[in-house]
Amino acid sequence: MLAAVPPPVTVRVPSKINLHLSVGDVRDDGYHELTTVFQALSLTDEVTALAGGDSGVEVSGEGARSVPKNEDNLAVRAVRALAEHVGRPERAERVRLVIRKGIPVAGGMAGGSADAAGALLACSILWGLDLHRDELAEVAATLGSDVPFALYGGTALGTGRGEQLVPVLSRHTFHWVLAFDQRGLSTPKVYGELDRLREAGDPPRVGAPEALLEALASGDPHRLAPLLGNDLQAAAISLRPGLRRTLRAGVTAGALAGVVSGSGPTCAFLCSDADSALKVAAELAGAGVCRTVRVAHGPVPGARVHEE
Ligand SMILES: C[C@@](CO)(OP(=O)(O)O)[C@H](O)COP(=O)(O)OP(=O)(O)OC[C@H]1O[C@@H](n2ccc(N)nc2=O)[C@H](O)[C@@H]1O
Ligand SMILES: Nc1ncnc2c1ncn2[C@@H]1O[C@H](COP(=O)(O)OP(=O)(O)O)[C@@H](O)[C@H]1O
Repeated sequence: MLAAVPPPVTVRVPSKINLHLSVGDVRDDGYHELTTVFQALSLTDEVTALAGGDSGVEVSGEGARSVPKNEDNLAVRAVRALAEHVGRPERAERVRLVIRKGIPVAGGMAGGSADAAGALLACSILWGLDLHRDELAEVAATLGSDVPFALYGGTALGTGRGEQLVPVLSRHTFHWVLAFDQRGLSTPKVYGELDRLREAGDPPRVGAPEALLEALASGDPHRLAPLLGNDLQAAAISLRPGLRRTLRAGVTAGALAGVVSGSGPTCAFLCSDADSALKVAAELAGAGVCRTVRVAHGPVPGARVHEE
């Protein structure tokens, strides 16, 4: 008798922004030591895992054309890594992934990492593995520094290369406007540019995150706004000088503050409330400084099953 094919599993996964990103020294393995505060946002991707047919990946939505459709796709690598982790590598050959992207590609919002986290959770359910999230996070960390956070979501302090996470108390919901740029930026290039800037001079550093953590606990966006900071921002601006104008335009439009998200080029603007975010988004969209504008809120949970 043939085994029944399990029904497809769809997982929704959040994007992230870095409210605080302090970049330390380069380690022996080539990664930089980080202290970062991640927040998961309501801008999401969806990953569906289907069994019983041909393997492969289909991608639609935001930036789909520049997402690899082969083994370079981080979600495809995640399927293989999980199959190997449970000692059943052949299982990866019978999974098809369908990815619907809302997160900009190479935008500093960890879209590829989100898809990898989504594929891990979806396959864990599809294969009836019932793995604890912490075990999935171990596999996630082998795929990329930002993948574990996409599994947990919320607000978290990340150390090491960003994969060691501790949840952070964040009261209330914060409202954000996101400005997508015309093209993405390569994460290794942005870290490389920061190394170059630091060799040539002494770009400002954001320091320790304690005050920001207190502001998050207070839930007051006015307290949080002046504390947003990102050591990679100078490097992203050096590679993409137009971001300076985008950051100014968001504040002129009424945002409390703006910051480049991670390695950029997406800029995240903190607003005082949901109405203000809509107004800022409308004005920013008309300012001609970016490709697309979105509103989002956070924190939201990490990867979770999406029932149709
Ligand atoms: C900058 C951040 C901030 O959250 O995210 P993005 O803005 O790209 O989404 C992360 O550090 C990116 O994490 P992720 O995109 O998972 O990076 P990985 O695949 O692990 O590494 C890609 C490359 O980035 C550089 N890298 C990454 C993390 C780190 N702590 N130090 C590094 O130097 C290395 O050159 C590495 O080869
Ligand atoms: N599922 C995926 N979605 C998006 N990009 C992916 C994916 N898999 C691999 N990539 C590659 O990863 C690179 C970084 O993409 P992404 O994770 O969206 O950005 P960032 O690292 O800036 O947050 C892309 O340029 C793309 O080539």
